[in-house]
Amino acid sequence: MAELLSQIQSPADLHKLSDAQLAAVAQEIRDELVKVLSIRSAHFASNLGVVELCLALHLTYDFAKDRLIWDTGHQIYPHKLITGRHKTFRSIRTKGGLMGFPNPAESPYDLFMTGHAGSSVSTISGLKAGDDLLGRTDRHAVAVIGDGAFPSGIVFEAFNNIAGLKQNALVVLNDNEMSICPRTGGMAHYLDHCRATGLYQGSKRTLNQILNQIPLVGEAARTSLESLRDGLKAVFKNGMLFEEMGFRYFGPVDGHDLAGLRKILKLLKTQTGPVLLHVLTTKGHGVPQAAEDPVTFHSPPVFEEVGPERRIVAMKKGGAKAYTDVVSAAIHAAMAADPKVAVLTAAMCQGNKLEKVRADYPTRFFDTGICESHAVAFAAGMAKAGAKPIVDIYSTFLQRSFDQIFQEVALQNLPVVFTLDRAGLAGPDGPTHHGVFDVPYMRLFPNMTMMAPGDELDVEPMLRFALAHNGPISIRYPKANLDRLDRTGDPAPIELGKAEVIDWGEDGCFVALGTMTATCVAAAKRLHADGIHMGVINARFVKPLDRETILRAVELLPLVVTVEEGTLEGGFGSAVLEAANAAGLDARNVLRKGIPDKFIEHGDRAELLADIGLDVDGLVAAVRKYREECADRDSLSGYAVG
Ligand SMILES: Cc1ncc(C[n+]2csc(CCOP(=O)(O)OP(=O)(O)O)c2C)c(N)n1
Ligand SMILES: CC(=O)[C@@H](O)[C@H](O)COP(=O)(O)O
Ligand SMILES: [Mg+2]
Repeated sequence: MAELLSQIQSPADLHKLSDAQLAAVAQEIRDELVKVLSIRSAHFASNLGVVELCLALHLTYDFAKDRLIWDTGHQIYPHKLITGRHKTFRSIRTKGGLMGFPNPAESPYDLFMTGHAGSSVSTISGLKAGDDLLGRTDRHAVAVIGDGAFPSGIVFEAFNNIAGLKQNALVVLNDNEMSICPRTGGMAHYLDHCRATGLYQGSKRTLNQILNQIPLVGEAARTSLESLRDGLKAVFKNGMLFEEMGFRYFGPVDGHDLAGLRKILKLLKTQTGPVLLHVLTTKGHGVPQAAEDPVTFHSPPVFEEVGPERRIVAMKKGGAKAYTDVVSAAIHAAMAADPKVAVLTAAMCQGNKLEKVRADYPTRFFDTGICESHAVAFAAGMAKAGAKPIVDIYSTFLQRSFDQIFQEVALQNLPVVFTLDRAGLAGPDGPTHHGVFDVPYMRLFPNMTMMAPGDELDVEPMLRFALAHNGPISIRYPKANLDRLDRTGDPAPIELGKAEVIDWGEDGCFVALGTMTATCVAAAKRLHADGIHMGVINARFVKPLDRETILRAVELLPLVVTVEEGTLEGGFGSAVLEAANAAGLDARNVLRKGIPDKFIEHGDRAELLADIGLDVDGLVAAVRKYREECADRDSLSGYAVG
């Protein structure tokens, strides 16, 4: 059969295809996913699982007009492939290429740029309300949400609202029994129960078996679907939880049976009021290894060899050790040493490399699910009870807990430790995942102490320090391989609000936050070769700042360059300027390097850092430029400014 996928310019083209051709398209989509993974790491198993669901939705609705939101958005690949992006698909997750998440700049079929889980039901509700207000009552609104994202508190806020408003909205629950790791909690049990009891009363038939007896088109289809609709509620006893809230629950249905899905969606399109369709899929469907091990295949390494029938013969081996590795090892060691220490993850056990902690200390390991705000309030409760909780979380996802950090933790001055992973540019995941705002949003709050390790040797002592500290405290580190600073002697011990001076230089000084220290050391070395002597300070603390050391540099040196892998707006450099101002210093010799006030695109982390001058070349160039400009100004006015 000729290749079909490449001929699909828009979802309208799907309507020209027979059932057999649509089945072939589904296979071609899976083949394309395997091809992309043979070039670079990307989200995989979730995409394999939604192929038929994606086709069925686009065959039932017209999303050029109707509204569709894929919750989180990591399962958007099949949707991209059939909405005019097949030709550019292999550029996905590269700089300048397609984004690995929905992106309205790429296509009108992507309504919101997302990557954080849980908001889809709220946004379709808002879209529906806005459309109704503006007289666009002809538009259907559909959210597709996974069972991992489903227990997020915001989903229930949206359900409550939609049911109250009696909105015509369809929520498709894609239940594949997995988050990134196996899903946890009471909702998981409830969905398992629905799965187990999804049989037509009095017989052993599933909803799909009934649907499959109904033709897809024609008068017979219409009358059968109508009678089925009337009968369904009486015969399926599932989903009472949602029914009692005001949603009509349908399912569970087989999410890989394209014909069955099309029939039920056709039926649901005629429903009024809020509807929940419970769809069962297999994460990794179509690649047996991915279906067997969806954790590894959520976002696997590059496939080096693929055999017949999409059998993955070899994958790229793991690379160098990363900060996440030493942090998780330090957490493990702290838990071994002190039975009061506990760790919390919001569904990121794998990303945070906490599997060994989970296995060895199951009673002190808490996976709250994708519920970051709950996790922080939960940690506050644990701390109040006398335990020592570590909230191990990605910087970007902690944004969801802003108010709990304020009220439950900082305001109570409770000893909660935050280990902020992926604090910096996250690379190919892009703007939704870059962890570049935590410095400003954490430093706002009184009582908060904030640290960042200058290299791998700082990590374990910092965690020990944090666990002994009597108040909220955070440690931020990026998604990066480990650095080891070239010190003369051992690292200085961690002391509250004390920076570590790596080197002094009479021409100026880099004051580096976290892993930017190694980049600054390399830049200083390069400048030294040109006779420019720049020192390097490993700041270690954002709050409290080492005023004594840093302000001495501001006072005495011709140039101080603050360097951080975080936004410049209210960031570490701003903290230095504020401190200098409070001390009455003229801080025009302070140059701030960090993330500019714009959203940074997706791409390779090193490439993105270089683009904004946060690499060795960029820092060297910044120092040279500053010195040249000062020299020019000196000759004009005799006055050097920053
Ligand atoms: C707020 C937030 N927290 C955590 C994540 C990380 N994350 C991305 S996908 C995912 C699992 C989602 O599970 P599910 O919704 O069931 O989708 P599936 O991968 O099973 O298709 C998690 C935890 C995120 N994207 N957003
Ligand atoms: C979709 C999502 O949010 C996660 O899958 C995320 O992409 C994981 O990032 P890491 O690969 O850095 O763990
Ligand atoms: Mg899932």
